[in-house]
Amino acid sequence: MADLLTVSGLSLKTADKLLVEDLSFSIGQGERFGLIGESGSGKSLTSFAILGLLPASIRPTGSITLGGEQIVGASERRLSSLRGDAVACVFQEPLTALDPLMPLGRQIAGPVRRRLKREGIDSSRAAVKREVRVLMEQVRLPDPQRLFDAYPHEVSGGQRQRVAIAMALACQPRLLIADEPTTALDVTTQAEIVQLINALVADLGISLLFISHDLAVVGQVAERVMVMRNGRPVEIGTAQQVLTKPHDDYTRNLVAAARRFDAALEGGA
Ligand SMILES: Nc1ncnc2c1ncn2[C@@H]1O[C@H](COP(=O)(O)OP(=O)(O)OP(=O)(O)O)[C@@H](O)[C@H]1O
Repeated sequence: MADLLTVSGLSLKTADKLLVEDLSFSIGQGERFGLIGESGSGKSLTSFAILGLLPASIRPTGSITLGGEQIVGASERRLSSLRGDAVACVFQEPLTALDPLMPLGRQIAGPVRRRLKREGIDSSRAAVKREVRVLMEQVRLPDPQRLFDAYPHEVSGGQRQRVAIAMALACQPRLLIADEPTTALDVTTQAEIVQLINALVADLGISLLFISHDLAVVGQVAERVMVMRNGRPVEIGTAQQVLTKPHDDYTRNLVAAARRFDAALEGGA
């Protein structure tokens, strides 16, 4: 499997603090990769670095290549273009990605129109609307006719996340980054969104970087995983190996805590 993303010796620093240290991993074409770690371990900063969206106060060193193109040190113009066609992101809280005052269909239409224009394809209103309807069906939004004109507050949290996924897919990215995409959702909706992301990534043949503190969720999605702690890599391997036979003490503790949590839930049910 050829690598789409290669992160090599990545460190992220502020003027006085090392936040992420010497991170290396790669994601193959069509591969689903999981980044696991407790709150504050550096998962989101790593995804911001890949998206070229780090705050100015944080300086990256090392290398991140996406489809062979270097991201560390790239111009804002180039980064913005990569975000338009190579990589897209879905975040924990879909409301942050959505404009509360704009109907959902028009929000998905924005990135669709940009892609059609970029590719020199018919970007008339009718063509854009057709593509939006296809995306709404792809992310299995019910009743697309009604939802096209609905505002974010008029639909459920799961439906909002489906809209955010549709917007991310609208630019036909080669890499989808999903940063805690299910954390704000109830358990049933979580399972539906995980299933949807798995199906879309497989159908479209794109690569996935799935970020979560929830081992059970990562286990349902990722083929390979990396565990982070305090900004450093702890363990990397197949999901099966890391989540069932971890080598590192820290991962072992994480897995044991997740099992105790599951057992407590089952006992309390
Ligand atoms: N703009 C910033 N300036 C300085 N430090 C920051 C900044 N953003 C994040 N940090 C610090 O960097 C570390 C890693 O943060 P990050 O958000 O990547 O963690 P995370 O693993 O994604 O956690 P969570 O799951 O809670 O989002 C934390 O200690 C955080 O306080």
